[in-house]
Amino acid sequence: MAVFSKYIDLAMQKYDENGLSKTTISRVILCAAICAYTFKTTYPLFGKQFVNKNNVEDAYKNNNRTSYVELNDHIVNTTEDEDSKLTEAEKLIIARQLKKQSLHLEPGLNKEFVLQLRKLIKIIVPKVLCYESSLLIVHTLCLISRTFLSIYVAALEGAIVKFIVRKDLKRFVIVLLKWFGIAIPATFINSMIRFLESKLSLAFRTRLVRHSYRLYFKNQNYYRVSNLDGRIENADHRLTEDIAIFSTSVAHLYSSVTKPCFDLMLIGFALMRSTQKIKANIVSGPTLAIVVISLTAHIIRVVSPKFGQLVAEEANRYGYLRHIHSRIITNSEEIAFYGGHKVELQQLRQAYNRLVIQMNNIFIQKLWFVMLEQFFMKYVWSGTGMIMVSLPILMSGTSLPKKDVTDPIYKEVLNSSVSERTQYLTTARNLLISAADAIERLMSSYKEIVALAGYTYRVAGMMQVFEETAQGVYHKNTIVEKNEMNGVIEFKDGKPIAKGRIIYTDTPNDMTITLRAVPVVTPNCDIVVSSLTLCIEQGMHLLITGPNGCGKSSLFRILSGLWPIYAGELHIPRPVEDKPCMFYIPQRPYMSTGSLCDQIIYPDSREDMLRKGFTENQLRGILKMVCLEHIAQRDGFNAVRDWKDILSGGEKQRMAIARLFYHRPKYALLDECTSAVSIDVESTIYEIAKSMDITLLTITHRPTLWKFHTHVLEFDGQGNWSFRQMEPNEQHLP
Ligand SMILES: Nc1ncnc2c1ncn2[C@@H]1O[C@H](COP(=O)(O)OP(=O)(O)OP(=O)(O)O)[C@@H](O)[C@H]1O
Repeated sequence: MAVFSKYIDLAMQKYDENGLSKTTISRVILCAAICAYTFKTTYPLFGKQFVNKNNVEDAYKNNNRTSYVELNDHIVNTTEDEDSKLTEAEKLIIARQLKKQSLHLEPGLNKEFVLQLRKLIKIIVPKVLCYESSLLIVHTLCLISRTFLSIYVAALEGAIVKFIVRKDLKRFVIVLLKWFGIAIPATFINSMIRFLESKLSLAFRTRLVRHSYRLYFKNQNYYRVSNLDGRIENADHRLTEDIAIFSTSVAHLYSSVTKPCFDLMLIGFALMRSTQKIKANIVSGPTLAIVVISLTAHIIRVVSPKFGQLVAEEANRYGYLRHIHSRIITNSEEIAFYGGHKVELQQLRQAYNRLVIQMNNIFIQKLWFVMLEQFFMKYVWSGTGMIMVSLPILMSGTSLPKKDVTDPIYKEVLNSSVSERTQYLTTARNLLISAADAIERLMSSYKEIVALAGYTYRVAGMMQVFEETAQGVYHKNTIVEKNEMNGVIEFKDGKPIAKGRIIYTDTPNDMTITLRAVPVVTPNCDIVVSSLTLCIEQGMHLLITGPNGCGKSSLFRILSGLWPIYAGELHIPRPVEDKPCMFYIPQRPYMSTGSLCDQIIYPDSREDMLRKGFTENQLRGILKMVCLEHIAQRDGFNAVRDWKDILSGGEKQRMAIARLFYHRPKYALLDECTSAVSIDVESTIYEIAKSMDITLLTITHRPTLWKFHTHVLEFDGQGNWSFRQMEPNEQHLP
């Protein structure tokens, strides 16, 4: 270390001899370090933007998947860090985003934003006279009062200075007391403004949440949005975070736009009055202010980054990160068994890194923007303010003729004139500070409006998707019009049209289910079976078999109305409240939150159960049928447990069968729902179900179940099928 400092001293001496001082060298080093750091922080952004922009444009031009994949490969190659390499899933998301961008669906301050915001405002303030509008009125009154108070306080401060200059103690004390007195209502109004803003935000949020929950649960939308439509990645994030941020942002914007407007209006009048008082020109100051402010505002608007798009993308990435977290929580056991923590950790890291990249991007864009903004607001405007305040004094016509300063009358007039000018200067300065603050808030509101455009796009977009999916209108990017459709599906504007019809039969005695030339088509428009025709009557126990992926479960999805029907007709009995016609039981049964009783009666509520006249004893009888009475003895009917984890796989399946016995539908759609149940219990269950007059539609690979059925529907996995009555020897297979 000592050797090193010796070398430095020697070098310094040499430089000193050449006329370069230590201070100059330190300055040069410091400047170089700052430049290097700035370059390091900003270069990757510009470099990346340049690469992305060029490649994205190419990808748009070619408009094919390979170019998107190549683009993503390029991004992967340019990123050195192992963690920030994009996974296949993320590539798919980027490709979708690119496609969305090419459809001009970017958020921004445009007509689309105004229309979307108008639609959302109609939801959050539904009537002229409602809770939200009354909150708005009180809030507005508070904002106006706050402005009057600010002007009054500015005037008082002017008067205080005036009496100090005049050395008038008595008046000074009176005005000071007034000043303290006004502090109480002023602070209360300030606190009230914040309180009302929070109340408004919560009220808006509640309206939006209620509206979107209603839509989300309309016509099985919660299923359709994630399975049949590809526009919303994480509906949960939009329903929670985005709605909350949107509501807060709207409520905050209301006060941050209206208050500065009132401030500017009233402060303008007050300034004019005080300028008039000293008989100065009232036009020059405001004209100068208007010119400077309009010019700077225009520059700020032109150079402002697209914060709307940036925050929308940030919310997207945040949503994806949360989605991965919730997936890990849901499948923790499976991941732990597989030892899949490495893969999951990597995916989490990648999702987080993408979020960090986006946030850094926003920070860097803000760095330059805030710098420019501060320069205009703190320096350009302050300078203009100084000129504005001094102009009336410098150019006023009240200057006194030069006389003998020992003349007492002249001295008094001179003193009074100086104190008046000081009062004007203090009041005007305070008012100008308030006005500058108001304009600064108005300018920052612009940023907030642009960010609001991003959230409006996400919330309004979500509502639109919910409305469309409820009506059966889906958009999935992976769907392409294929030649091999053979006229099974008709396309319009690149989207498949669900031309099939569901006809509900109202005749009480006719419980037949009929499919006439109905194709089985996946949400990706892959045709699994081109045309299916069959008629299922009550008492006709149907066994459905075939290889994996041949369309067995898809048939149930069509019968339950989850998948659209692209052609043909489906006749089913109209569902009646309290008496379901069809009841579906999947292989992995769903356990709801609640007590044991809630599990058995799901999806009924306790009230429904009581209305139907069910007692705990009857529920115990049902549990006995499925050999689960020990659960009732162990936990009772009312203890709330995490049933998903407490029950074993076979117990969960038996619990699902208990639901079937509770609801006693006409038809049971059993999708390998007893695969984990022992064969003897399974046989008992099937016998009980038949004795309850429930018609069974069973998907199974177990030969032991054949004997409980009368008909068989067999798929061959190539799109062909056969429907026939079972031979007696088939029914008696071991
Ligand atoms: N949500 C979906 N989106 C796109 N394709 C799907 C979807 N669900 C199923 N498919 C596809 O539809 C085809 C039929 O699936 P289905 O679930 O009906 O098979 P399955 O006959 O019940 O098979 P398994 O015996 O394995 O349960 C499969 O090729 C599957 O990949």
